[in-house]
Amino acid sequence: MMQQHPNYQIINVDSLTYAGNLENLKSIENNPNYTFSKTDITDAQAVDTLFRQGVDVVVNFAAESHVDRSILEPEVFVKTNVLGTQVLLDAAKKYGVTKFVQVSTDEVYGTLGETGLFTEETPLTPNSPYSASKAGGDLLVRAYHETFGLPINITRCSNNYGPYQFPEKLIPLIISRALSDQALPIYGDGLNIRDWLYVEDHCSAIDLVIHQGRIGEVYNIGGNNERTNLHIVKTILQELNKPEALMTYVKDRLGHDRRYGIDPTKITQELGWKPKHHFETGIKETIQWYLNNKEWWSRIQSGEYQDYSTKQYGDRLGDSL
Ligand SMILES: Cc1cn([C@H]2C[C@H](O)[C@@H](COP(=O)(O)OP(=O)(O)O[C@H]3O[C@H](C)C(=O)[C@H](O)[C@H]3O)O2)c(=O)[nH]c1=O
Repeated sequence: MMQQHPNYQIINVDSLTYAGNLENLKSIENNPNYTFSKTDITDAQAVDTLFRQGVDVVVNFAAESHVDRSILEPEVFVKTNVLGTQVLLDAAKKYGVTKFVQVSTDEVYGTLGETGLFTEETPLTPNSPYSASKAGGDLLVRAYHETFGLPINITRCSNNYGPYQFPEKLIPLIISRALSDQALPIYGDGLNIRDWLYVEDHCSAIDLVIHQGRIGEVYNIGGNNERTNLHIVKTILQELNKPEALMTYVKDRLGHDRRYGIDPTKITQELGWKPKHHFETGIKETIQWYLNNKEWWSRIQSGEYQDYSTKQYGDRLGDSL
């Protein structure tokens, strides 16, 4: 269980974070000491006002997180993920915090061939505007530790899945489109591999890093669940009893990373973390959550999402959501 700790600030700039981490962290811990702030981290004045009220630990979940959107509009990614991180770091330095945890991604390491795994020593070789902006943020966090002695940790996770994930991401996109019998966009040959991590396992790892992570260290967090995209899509179709004929191969994502895989030895050995969820049960629970919460994701799809969907899929599929 969570130890008591006063006045956490978990800062989130928008709803496009990793698979509902905020909601899950709140529900797992049910801890009134977590404060979730939706302060825009690119607004230095608003951030200053927030910190003046007293902030002890910062967990920076704030991110523009979707690779496809970063290909359409890189600028907003640099603003939030690089400049926003610098604004937060300056406030953390000015007011003093006991820890600054940067929630990052395995995508900063680039792509893997058929073998090998990302370790914390793997050089940063980001391939998309999204991952480049996350790498930029990570390097600033590291630099504030080296230069100013800011007490930091960086976590780098693999692909999250679970409740509350924004419907642009592969799993909720496929579930929601399959439910209305729409074509399911498979980029390229569908054989790209991702290492799927249930969001609660990601949150439990972050919780450990907040409390026990050695200052200045990076921790990789992975699910040991490498799957091809085709496997993911076919599993969802089987579970929903929908035909594979819905799968539609479309033009590949530009710069599409072939494979991600994380070696979580460091966090396992140093902090005793282990993922609790197996993919086979986690995906069933996730599908059930989306079946039970159609109102939540339909509301999102009816807003700005439609414009994005038309831009992203209009040419590829000849439709939008
Ligand atoms: C949306 C979509 C995706 N895909 C493929 C592309 C990828 O190979 C795979 C997963 O795509 P998604 O966009 O859900 O996730 P990634 O690009 O792997 O990145 C995600 O996991 C990392 C760790 C983060 O850091 C990102 O924030 C997070 O978005 O499915 C398709 O084939 N069709 C589609 O319509």
